[in-house]
Amino acid sequence: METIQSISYPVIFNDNFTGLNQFLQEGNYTKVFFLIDEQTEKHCLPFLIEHLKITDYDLIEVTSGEENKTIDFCIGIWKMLIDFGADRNSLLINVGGGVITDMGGFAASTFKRGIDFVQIPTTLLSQVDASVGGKTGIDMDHLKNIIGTFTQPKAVFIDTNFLKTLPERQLVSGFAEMLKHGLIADRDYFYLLKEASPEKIDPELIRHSVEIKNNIVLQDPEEKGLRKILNFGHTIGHAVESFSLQSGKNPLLHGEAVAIGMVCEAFLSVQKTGLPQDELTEIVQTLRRFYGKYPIKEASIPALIEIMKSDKKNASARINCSLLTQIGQCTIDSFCTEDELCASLLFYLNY
Ligand SMILES: NC(=O)c1ccc[n+]([C@@H]2O[C@H](COP(=O)([O-])OP(=O)(O)OC[C@H]3O[C@@H](n4cnc5c(N)ncnc54)[C@H](O)[C@@H]3O)[C@@H](O)[C@H]2O)c1
Ligand SMILES: O=C(O)C(=O)C[C@@H](O)[C@H](O)[C@H](O)COP(=O)(O)O
Ligand SMILES: [Zn+2]
Repeated sequence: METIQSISYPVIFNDNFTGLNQFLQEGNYTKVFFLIDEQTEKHCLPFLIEHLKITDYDLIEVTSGEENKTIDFCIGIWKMLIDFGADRNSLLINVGGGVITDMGGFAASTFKRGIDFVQIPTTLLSQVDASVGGKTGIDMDHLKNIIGTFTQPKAVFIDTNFLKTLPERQLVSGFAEMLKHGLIADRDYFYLLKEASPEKIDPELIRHSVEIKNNIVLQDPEEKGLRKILNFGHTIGHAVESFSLQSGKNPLLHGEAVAIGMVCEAFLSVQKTGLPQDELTEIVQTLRRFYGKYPIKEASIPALIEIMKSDKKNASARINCSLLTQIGQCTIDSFCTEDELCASLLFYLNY
């Protein structure tokens, strides 16, 4: 498969890590570090090392899970980099899902005012979305990505072989961001994905999602306008995800929460940006088929709206959503009242 060129770096697909070896050879880095978690150490690192030409590197391991995408784990990464003698010409290679690529990207972008990093995404979600585009970050007080930077990686290496060991629930979660890509930018792609199965994703579809995301990021790398469409489903989705993280037990995965957010925000799209009613029905039926119905308690709605007040797209204390005008087209900066947001959550509960 061909390489996709992003702002300043290549996204390389299924090349048996030829590109990575070349990158490492040409990069002349003083030290190379791999950031992994216990899952990617077990499932991904052996395969990667098998293909690697360098033998001189250090491993930095963190515990997997969204609850660990925090400043404490970041401090752990920075301390390890210091202990291992990382200088400004060191490279951090993030091997994992979106938690690793977001947190590793953030740790690298701030260490000694910034060292180079590359992304090796190993979940469906991180391959189609998190590894591309340069949003790095961590959560604080369960608020999603509330601390972070826009820093582009030096390269992204996608190997779809990694998905063979990924649990089904994680595949379905990542699939939500692919459906989002169809809903915001490519109608035909949405209809194609409707008939696809997340457990058996064709690598060409992964590539197409990266293309969609990359085209948007290229036009607006730092989310001044257009890039906000990639946030469809996230104003409400992030609130639901944060709330479920706070509750502690069996929290929602990011894609699962975004799927809930997309149902609610599609409802708002009918009210506010002219999404046809029959398209709402189509979206809700599709998302219900893949994600079922999560039991949000009506009593939690005020707390969810409180969390939405911290959304990064908000302006002058108004809650901002990116909404659809039709399947395949999205607009930005639709400010929603608390009553509208409440109605959309009630729609989710009662549909
Ligand atoms: N920066 C962005 O643009 C962006 C975009 C979308 C999502 N995100 C962020 O990404 C995160 C979610 O990422 P995720 O869905 O990848 O979850 P994740 O990073 O938590 O990974 C899911 C689980 O799969 C394990 N895992 C990873 N690769 C594996 C493999 N090949 N085989 C078996 N297990 C494997 C991980 O250890 C983890 O337990 C969220 O924090 C979200 O906010 C960021
Ligand atoms: O890349 C983007 O831009 C996105 O919005 C992609 C989202 O899927 C992703 O979850 C992102 O991390 C959300 O960004 P945030 O700025 O709302 O934290
Ligand atoms: Zn997302």
